[in-house]
Amino acid sequence: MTAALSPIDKAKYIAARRAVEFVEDGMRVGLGTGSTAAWMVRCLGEMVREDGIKITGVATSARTAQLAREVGVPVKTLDEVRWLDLTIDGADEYDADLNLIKGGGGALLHEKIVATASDQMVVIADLSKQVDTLGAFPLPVEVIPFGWQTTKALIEEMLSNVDVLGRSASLRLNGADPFRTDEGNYILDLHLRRIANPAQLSLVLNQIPGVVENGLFLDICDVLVIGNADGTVEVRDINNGTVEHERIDITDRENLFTDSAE
Ligand SMILES: O=C(CO)[C@H](O)[C@H](O)COP(=O)(O)O
Repeated sequence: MTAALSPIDKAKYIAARRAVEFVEDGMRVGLGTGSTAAWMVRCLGEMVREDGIKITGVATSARTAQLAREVGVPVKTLDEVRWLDLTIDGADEYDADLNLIKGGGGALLHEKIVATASDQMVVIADLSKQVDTLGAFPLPVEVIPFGWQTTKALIEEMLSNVDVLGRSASLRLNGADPFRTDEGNYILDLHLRRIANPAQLSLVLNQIPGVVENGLFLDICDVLVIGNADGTVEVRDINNGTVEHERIDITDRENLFTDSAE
């Protein structure tokens, strides 16, 4: 018996299936990190293997690079490619202006560098990530290990001067040890609950010595693709101001959507 995908995984798959329609032959594509982005990488792998399209992927994490190679998507470094046509990535939160919180998977630094080096950023998500005001999801901040407790104290002190509801920071752990990013850095998760002025917060965070980057992605996302478990999808384009509703044909992937006897 092969179990069908959970509703949330179906929604992620639907968003990924729609987002890869933005990819054209010959493109250089930034490959995001996370469970939604993993579906996108698998879909791209099918396009390479079955449709013969030629693309170059630039991965935002070691685990995405490994998956891309496994499914047949050629991977190069950003330094080899320099600039990208498109990046497709997931998000932890998005608001009505398509501003984001990212970094739940710990890849925010490479994700922000890659997205910024792209003509277009397409974000894939489901409705559970939609918020009126950013901040319910703890804001990840990448810091260097040296003096991280001093950096944490400086961040918490700074938070008393900005308009947020919560003011604590916690070191992200991997078991009993600090979680390490692909750059060997630590992540502090800021429990803010509500960020009234994300642009101001992003600026002041990045001025604190020891902070490498924060997970606020502001004015970077161009298109948001929201997948739903019933196969429908919403495509919001912030530059054109358009919102389109579509249905994805998944008849070729029925096995993902219904239990099947084996
Ligand atoms: O920012 C990220 C990784 O650093 C991810 O895009 C974000 O955490 C969403 O992940 P998922 O698709 O698994 O919900």
